[in-house]
Amino acid sequence: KHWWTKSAPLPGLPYNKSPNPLGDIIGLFTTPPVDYFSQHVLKHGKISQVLLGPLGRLILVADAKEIEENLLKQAQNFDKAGFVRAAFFCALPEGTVSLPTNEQWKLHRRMMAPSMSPAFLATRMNRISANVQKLLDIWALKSNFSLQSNGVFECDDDLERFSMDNILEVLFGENMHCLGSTYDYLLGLDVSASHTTGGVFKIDAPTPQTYQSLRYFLKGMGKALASGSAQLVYFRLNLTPSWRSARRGSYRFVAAKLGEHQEHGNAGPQDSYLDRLSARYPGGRPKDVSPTGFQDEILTYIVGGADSTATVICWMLRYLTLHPQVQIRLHDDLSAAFQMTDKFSVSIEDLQGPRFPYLDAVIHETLRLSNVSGISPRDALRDVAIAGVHIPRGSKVLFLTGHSAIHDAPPVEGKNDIASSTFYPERWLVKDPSGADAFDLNSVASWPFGYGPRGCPGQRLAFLELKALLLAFSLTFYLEETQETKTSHVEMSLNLRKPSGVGIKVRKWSGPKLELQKV
Ligand code: HEM
Repeated sequence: KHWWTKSAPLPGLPYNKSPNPLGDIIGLFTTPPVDYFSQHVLKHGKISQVLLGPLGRLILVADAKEIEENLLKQAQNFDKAGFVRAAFFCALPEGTVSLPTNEQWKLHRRMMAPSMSPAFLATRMNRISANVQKLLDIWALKSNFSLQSNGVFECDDDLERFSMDNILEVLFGENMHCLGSTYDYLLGLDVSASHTTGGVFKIDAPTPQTYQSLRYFLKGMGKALASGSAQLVYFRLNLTPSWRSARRGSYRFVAAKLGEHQEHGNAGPQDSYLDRLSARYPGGRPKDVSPTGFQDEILTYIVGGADSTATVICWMLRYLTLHPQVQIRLHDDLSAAFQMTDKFSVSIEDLQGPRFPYLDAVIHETLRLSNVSGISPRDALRDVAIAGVHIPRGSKVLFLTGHSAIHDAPPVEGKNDIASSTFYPERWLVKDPSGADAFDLNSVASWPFGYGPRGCPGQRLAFLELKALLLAFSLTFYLEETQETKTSHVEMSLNLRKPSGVGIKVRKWSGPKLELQKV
């Protein structure tokens, strides 16, 4: 079909009527896409279309029933959208995100599954706990060093380093010392010098060269994804020595890790995903996966696991700052259920069981409202009907999981004043037979990790990181609101919806009596 037939509005679906031949493109340049689409749905209803001039049209679906039906039950009618796969293809051609839903993709997903099994992740919990402890130690130091900024310090970088260290622990059984190098740097910091920018304590702690390469590599992919024209972005990136060097550095790092592992085999220093794989397959990987496919997949997990988790934690800290009563209840509940020690350690059984209902509620409410990655983009592989509307084969369909979870949450019983868009963790709680609060996952239809076969394979690890951190954090610190921590501006960072410039101010809880005390 010609581009003008693909760009013409589809009969039966509402859209913005604009004399501008670029249609909604202008709006998408000025507003984060996920928010632009939300406004569109509020104006035109749960199934509508966005016109992008010569770039075609996007069908928006924000109806919970249709999302479930099409992403899961009718998943065979769709594939992961070509424009998303293209954004990763030029960098990681054989990684899961770039592959269509074919036999190779299935093989890759099966190969990576042991990295997320509960039995394996249980062995990683001591390392994740140690990273949580290191992060809290860093924040205690920063709090003490940030007197000039009234105790407010930047935490974005620390969170990126935290999630990077965790994913490396899982894959390789050791981390890159990202948090460790921040901690060491802080210990040697000249505190008499000023480290305040815009009223916030900020430092630029050195990191290993490989970490910088991985971040630059990731940034390039984010640019390609946001651009709508991945090939053009990669053409330009490939001309720059910094991108080429970042890509080379990232690949070398992974190749070196795989090489080291092959040399040591199972006699390596730690239990890791690579060890599990070696135990399962002679040669360390399934024979139908090529060496480059294996490398791409490992890098895909590093890329997928780093910023997504860090961004959700940024939102979590923001919501807690704005809702002191949630912090107080969380601290109270957790103090009664868990003993915090100087060396934090928590097991997977503790985190996955029903022991901390309010903690689960806060995490699910954060994931629901933050809408970090609330779109599942698909291409229709055949003619389909969505809510009775004919959608032709080849259409780009965006399932707006985030919008639906925010706007269609059921009313909270006995609390008519609580809007669906309000941060209210209690909406996830029900009474158990003894009358105590229990967490109920079915309280709200929310799919922060996407849905169906192309949903996120890393969600189990993400939950463990979020829960472990929130548990230790809430027992240690209280977040205080100040002028500098009030910012409510949202930015798109690597295509994730993120609160911009998160500064935090922490105070230490003195004990179960909930008195606050300076660190
Ligand atoms: C809180 C953190 C995270 C969030 C909110 C998140 C969210 C998502 C979403 C929404 C998708 C797309 C789903 C769809 O299209 O239906 C996705 C895909 C993916 N995620 Fe995550 N994710 C997180 C953490 C992780 C982690 C820790 C890893 C790796 C260890 C990971 C690896 C991936 C990969 C490889 C894909 C592509 C799957 C495919 O195309 O088959 N993610 N994630």
